[in-house]
Amino acid sequence: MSSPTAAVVVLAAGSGSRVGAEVNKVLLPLLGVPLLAWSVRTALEVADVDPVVVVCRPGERADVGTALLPVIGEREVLLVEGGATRQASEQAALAVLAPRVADGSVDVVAIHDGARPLASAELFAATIATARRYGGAVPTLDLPGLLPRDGAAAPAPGGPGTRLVGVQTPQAFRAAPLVAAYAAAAAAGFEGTDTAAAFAAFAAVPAEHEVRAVPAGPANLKVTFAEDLRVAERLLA
Ligand SMILES: Nc1ccn([C@@H]2O[C@H](COP(=O)(O)OP(=O)(O)OP(=O)(O)O)[C@@H](O)[C@H]2O)c(=O)n1
Ligand SMILES: C[C@](O)(CO)[C@H](O)COP(=O)(O)O
Repeated sequence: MSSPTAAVVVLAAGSGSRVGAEVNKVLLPLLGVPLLAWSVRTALEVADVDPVVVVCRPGERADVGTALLPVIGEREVLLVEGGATRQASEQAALAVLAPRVADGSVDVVAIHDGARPLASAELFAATIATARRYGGAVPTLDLPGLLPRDGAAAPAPGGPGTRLVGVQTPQAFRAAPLVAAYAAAAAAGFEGTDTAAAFAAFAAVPAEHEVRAVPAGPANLKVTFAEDLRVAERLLA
């Protein structure tokens, strides 16, 4: 039997409302290439990634398929319809991957925001390798300075000197415990902020899976507001 591969899930079934465009932000052009296509193309460059699962809104299947045409090559890219929440969209992708996880052909799953076009191939590879070795991997970015909550005078909990990090994607985990954790999370009606939150809350034997931070940079931004599109274009240029 050939070595197991890593599956990458790229989430694109959100609405992108904060960007304020007429269409889902993942379909907007970045230097002439649809935003979503940048990270799908990068994931397809990573050595043992197969397949890539792109999660789209039910009404956008055709548009997403068209957006991805220029980057699709020999490796398998599956289109899956997502749900009303990020958690539900992740669940839909994991349900499609479950048979390959059960038969051992996929051993790691990395879940990425399609709204992060600048994630590098090195970051995908590092999170996948870390998950395979330790159990899980989350890209983090050091946030220097004091970060008071909106409108508050006092600094963040922990006070001066506390090391705060921002959490990014791709977040990668061993596939079997991830699939099991998401089934348990769905049964409990859990809605998490990110994959690591669901894994931490629902992994059957958390002590067997160490989730490690992988240092990442500010370039791996998430396009959330309209200004982020211009920043991403400057970085890509
Ligand atoms: N039901 C959902 C919600 C979000 N996402 C994806 O999760 C990522 C992060 O979501 P975010 O950008 O925070 O949410 P959006 O719904 O896309 O944007 P907004 O909150 O501004 O409406 C995005 O790539 C988005 O497409 C998804 O696949 N399914
Ligand atoms: C997982 C995540 O990328 C963490 O940064 C998440 O999608 C963040 O979304 P937010 O709700 O816009 O903070």
